[in-house]
Amino acid sequence: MDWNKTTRVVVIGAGFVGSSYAFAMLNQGVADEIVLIDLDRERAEGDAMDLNHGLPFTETARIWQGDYADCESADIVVITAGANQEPGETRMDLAGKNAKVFQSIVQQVTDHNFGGLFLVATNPVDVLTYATWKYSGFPSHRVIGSGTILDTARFRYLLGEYFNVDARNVHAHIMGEHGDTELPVWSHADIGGRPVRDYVNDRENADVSDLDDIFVNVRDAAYHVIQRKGATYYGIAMSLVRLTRAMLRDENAVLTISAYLDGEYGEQDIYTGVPAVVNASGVREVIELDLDETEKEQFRASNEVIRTANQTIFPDEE
Ligand SMILES: NC(=O)C1=CN([C@@H]2O[C@H](COP(=O)(O)OP(=O)(O)OC[C@H]3O[C@@H](n4cnc5c(N)ncnc54)[C@H](O)[C@@H]3O)[C@@H](O)[C@H]2O)C=CC1
Ligand SMILES: CC(=O)C(=O)O
Repeated sequence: MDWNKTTRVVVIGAGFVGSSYAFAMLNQGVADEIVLIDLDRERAEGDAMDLNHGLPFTETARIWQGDYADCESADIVVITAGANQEPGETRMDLAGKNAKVFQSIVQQVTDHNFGGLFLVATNPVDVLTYATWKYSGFPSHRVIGSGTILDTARFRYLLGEYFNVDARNVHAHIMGEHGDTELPVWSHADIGGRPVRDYVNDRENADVSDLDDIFVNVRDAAYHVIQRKGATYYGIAMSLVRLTRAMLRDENAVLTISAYLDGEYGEQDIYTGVPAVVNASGVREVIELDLDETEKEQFRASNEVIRTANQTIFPDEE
């Protein structure tokens, strides 16, 4: 790792998510250079101008509206391009149209000798991360999806609110599809080392039945936000910045992301939400939690939904 190297992140898709991510990244001083690419060049140019105007108040950085040639010396290419959900639409409903967008984007990135990591956020994220891996021909550790990092953050936030504990001290994961079939891993959820299922019984004003409501609120959070303001973007932007920092600073951070499984959890040939160690090489390793029987079945069922969607895009694959 060369700590003196200039770090560059290329963001493809400067819509709600891409521009919020660039803004959050700039404010946290995470990358030296941020390049914005969008079909709507004017929009990306306007965003770059707007963000540059804030530079006197933050860490030194360079930000510009660029093109695919800028990917050649990038450390990370983050893809946030494509359609988002209309109210009532599921993430999986976006698979067909966003896969077409990805085929063209990934081709243009690889045509420019990109040697870094792909980070995918566009929905359905597990399916499009798989598509990025397929289209790029990269080793799977260099292709990562945001997966359930945002759902896991929502889970920790809501548990923290419920128990009146700082969300950063709540350790819990949402696994599987970033979508309607995701699952809460209650068997490994703890607060200060105390299992949440026991902690809830320790407290007078808490009830174990509330835990189900908390999970349902996590699972349906995107629908609740989209119904109110049309799209979600700040939470995912901050999640992507956390992942970007783990990669650029070679942190070996444990984050819940969409990673490729090649035998882990008994699964093959799939990108799905799992805890993993993330560093400058991408996914260093997938962490295999000892799931209980219910969780195992929920994870298997969730992965079947992802696999079915993958097969609609790559019908010749097993
Ligand atoms: N993984 C996650 O947790 C989350 C994922 N998302 C997903 O992120 C994606 C983007 O959402 P928004 O930013 O709200 O949408 P948006 O419509 O605001 O932005 C999408 C941008 O992509 C650009 N674009 C489309 N095709 C392109 C191409 N071929 N090349 C370059 N740019 C292209 C559009 O011009 C537009 O600026 C959606 O799929 C959404 O569902 C959103 C929130 C959370
Ligand atoms: C839109 C989306 O995927 C989310 O907010 O979770």
